[in-house]
Amino acid sequence: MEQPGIVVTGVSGRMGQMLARLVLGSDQARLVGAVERTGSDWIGKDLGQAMGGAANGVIVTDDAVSAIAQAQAIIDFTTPAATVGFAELAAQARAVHVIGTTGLSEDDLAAISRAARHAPIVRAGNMSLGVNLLVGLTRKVAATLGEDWDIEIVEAHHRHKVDAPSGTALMLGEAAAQGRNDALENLRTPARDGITGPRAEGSIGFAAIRGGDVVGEHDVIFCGQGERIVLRHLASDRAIFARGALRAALWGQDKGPGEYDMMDVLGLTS
Ligand SMILES: NC(=O)C1=CN([C@@H]2O[C@H](COP(=O)(O)OP(=O)(O)OC[C@H]3O[C@@H](n4cnc5c(N)ncnc54)[C@H](O)[C@@H]3O)[C@@H](O)[C@H]2O)C=CC1
Ligand SMILES: O=C(O)C1=N[C@H](C(=O)O)C[C@H](O)C1
Repeated sequence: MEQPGIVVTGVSGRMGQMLARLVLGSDQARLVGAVERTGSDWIGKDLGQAMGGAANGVIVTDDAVSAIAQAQAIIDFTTPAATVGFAELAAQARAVHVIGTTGLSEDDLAAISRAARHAPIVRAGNMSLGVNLLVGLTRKVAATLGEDWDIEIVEAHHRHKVDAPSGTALMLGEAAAQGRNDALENLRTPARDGITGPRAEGSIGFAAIRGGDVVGEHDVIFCGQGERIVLRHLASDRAIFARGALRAALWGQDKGPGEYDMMDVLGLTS
């Protein structure tokens, strides 16, 4: 079978460049398109040269319709507005849409669900193996410990990150809430500031740190009386996310329309 053709969107971004390099070096997929936003100074340039290397013949474009029309999968780590548009294009092309973008609103998620009626969409706030294992552990520990154990989620990211809590922190919060047989929206306490009053029993608290070049760090803290359990994931290389995303694009090739996540891809669904 011919290797699936992949389009990377947001190709000049931190994740976009990581993904482009990974797909170009893969013997399981071909890079057939590199998409950037209109106005980017990468448009019209050879991708290899734009990334500081030798020319590779892939020309960066803002014509996402034409790029996606010839692809079997699109790997998309961009912005919420861009991702909603790409979901419609991927649905029209019946291409697998791998979404790493975080900070999606309820309306964005509804639009993505509509697109998934026509093609497979794999979406996860974190595509790494380690975090997806941590999600399962978090659910299990939350289910094992009583509500007298307070749950706090603390995350740290680089200074350029625009959304908080991170997509990963929300995944971990949802897992903790599931462990307590409740929905995160009922338990979520956002970052504290000012006279907050005492902690609400059974709530799940979130805190975010932003600075420097931190790739991504997440702690799920279970605070008991006289003891504390900390489940921690430290990312030191964005390649972990890119590898997960390419794996998802390949996995999705024989899947029908619908919404999937990395637990499905990794076979970790409980
Ligand atoms: N799910 C996961 O495992 C991970 C998710 N992310 C998420 O991926 C997203 C991107 O992160 P970074 O690469 O660090 O950001 P970045 O800002 O470096 O890259 C985003 C790129 O998207 C481009 N873009 C924006 N609008 C576009 C459009 N309409 N068409 C084409 N390209 C467009 C930008 O020009 C930029 O190059 C964020 O939401 C981040 O939270 C990041 C790492 C891992
Ligand atoms: O913006 C990032 O960089 C990251 N975003 C994802 C998130 O919001 O959790 C995943 C990873 O932590 C890096």
